Amino acid sequence: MLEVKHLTKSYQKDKPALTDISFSVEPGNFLAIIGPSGAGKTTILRSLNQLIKDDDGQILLDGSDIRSDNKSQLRKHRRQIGMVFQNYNLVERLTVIENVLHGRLGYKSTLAGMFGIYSEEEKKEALELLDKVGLKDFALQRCSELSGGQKQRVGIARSLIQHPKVILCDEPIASLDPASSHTVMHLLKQLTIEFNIICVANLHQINLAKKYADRIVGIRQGKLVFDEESSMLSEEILETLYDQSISKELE
Ligand SMILES: Nc1ncnc2c1ncn2[C@@H]1O[C@H](COP(=O)(O)OP(=O)(O)OP(=O)(O)O)[C@@H](O)[C@H]1O
Repeated sequence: MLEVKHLTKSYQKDKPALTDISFSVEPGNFLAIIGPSGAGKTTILRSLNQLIKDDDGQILLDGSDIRSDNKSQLRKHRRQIGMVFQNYNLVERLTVIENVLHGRLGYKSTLAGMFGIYSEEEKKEALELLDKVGLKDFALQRCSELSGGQKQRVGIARSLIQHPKVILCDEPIASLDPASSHTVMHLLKQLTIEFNIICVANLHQINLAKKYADRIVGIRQGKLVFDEESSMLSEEILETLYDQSISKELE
């Protein structure tokens, strides 16, 4: 279980980016974080992976606070937290399967990682994961030859080969067309259930958050203003969250 308790962060004195944020997510659940630009969504995601140091609060992964980690504990926790990025973060000149295998780097010595030494078991698992994201036949193709939606599916397979407890997705569909966005969101939901992991995604696409996420957290000016099952997200709440009527988004 992932529990965020009273998370607080300021980048600048007297300008809080996050104030007293608390929520929790159970394995097998897909949580979407929504809110206007600058609300603090990315700051939450970066804190969850300790890419930035927050100021106060607790981030408990199965009861253990990752904020108090020493270096080796943090390395272990980072292996348990996969990342999916808006711009995929793939090595374009390498093949699809090589990119998936990069998800194993956190388990390797620097030397084995540098020389790209992977076991037969790891290669077999990479192929199985590519099959799950519908890209088995692309395994030996260069990533530069893929579409955006296909690249994001490689990114998802790369995060899963880490054997994560949590996947953090920072605007995973922001660069995709509508059809690919649905495919990626459907996959995230399905794999979250199949692998019994926690998926937390920052999203601007409210209609897709409502359709695919189990739960939605709404952030406004660094404060949590909504935390409910996604079906509870009403037009009134959206108006409060975004300060304007966006009913068209839900049509
Ligand atoms: N490195 C930084 N230094 C100073 N202020 C920052 C930094 N990163 C973010 N902020 C500020 O913190 C607040 C929250 O930013 P954050 O990027 O978390 O919002 P967001 O909800 O992810 O926005 P968007 O949807 O536009 O990506 C904003 O006021 C932003 O200007």
